[in-house]
Amino acid sequence: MSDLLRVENLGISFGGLRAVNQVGFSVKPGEILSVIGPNGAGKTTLFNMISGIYMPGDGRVVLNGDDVTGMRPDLLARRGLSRTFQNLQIFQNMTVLDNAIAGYHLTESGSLLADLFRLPGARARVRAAREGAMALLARVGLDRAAETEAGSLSYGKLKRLEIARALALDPKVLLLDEPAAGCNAVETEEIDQMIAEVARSGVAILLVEHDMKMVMRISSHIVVLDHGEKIAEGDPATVSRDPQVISAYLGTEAAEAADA
Ligand SMILES: Nc1ncnc2c1ncn2[C@@H]1O[C@H](COP(=O)(O)OP(=O)(O)OP(=O)(O)O)[C@@H](O)[C@H]1O
Repeated sequence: MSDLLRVENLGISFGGLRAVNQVGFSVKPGEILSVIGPNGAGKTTLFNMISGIYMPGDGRVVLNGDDVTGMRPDLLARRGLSRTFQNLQIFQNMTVLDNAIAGYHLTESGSLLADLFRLPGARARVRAAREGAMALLARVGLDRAAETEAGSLSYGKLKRLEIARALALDPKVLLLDEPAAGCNAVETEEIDQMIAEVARSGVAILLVEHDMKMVMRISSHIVVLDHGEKIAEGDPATVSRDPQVISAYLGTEAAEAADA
């Protein structure tokens, strides 16, 4: 199967700091690739380059065979690459359903204006977005909370809502930045299962996550960064036993998680 996302020799500097240097990897449909590494290793910077927030200093991002290096996030989203952020980007005082509907507005140019002026087709589009949003909420187990104000949801449910919104654009590639951060063990497992289900539907998933048990459980493939460099790559069992990875980052915790 061909790569959905290929990252080639990606690099960026901030002043004198080489935050990411010559990093490359690829992800196929249905794969979950996790990027791990100590604080400041360059994981979020790498995500920001792939998702069009930072223009890479060097290298290329290839999405479905097309060079999309430095393309704006909204255009990338239309081409099938969506992301979530480390910090929740939920509208706390809107309902869960309206938050999910907000995910659709990127795909329909001019739809907000059309809705305001009640242009022909607007009502049908609003109805379609509503139905789509309800289906998404069912997919992440939040359909019964559709009319609840988002601010009153548990943290784990907010994280799931954020993933639902990223799925509104029907992405081929989904970037998840710390989807389990701040979640308890039960919430983390729920998110785990959801991510695995999304991958099974053929989406290529790129994950940054500090929860090593989760990473070892769900990743098909792991890339390890340290000081902006890729120091290892492979399946969870291989990476967790790599001496360089253990001394840079993992200690014995990951090896134990991989054995569990
Ligand atoms: N906009 C920026 N300007 C200057 N330096 C930056 C910027 N963004 C990131 N950095 C620096 O680049 C390096 C990599 O940071 P990054 O946030 O990508 O690491 P990370 O692996 O995501 O860390 P964490 O696990 O703590 O989220 C750090 O030294 C950071 O201080």
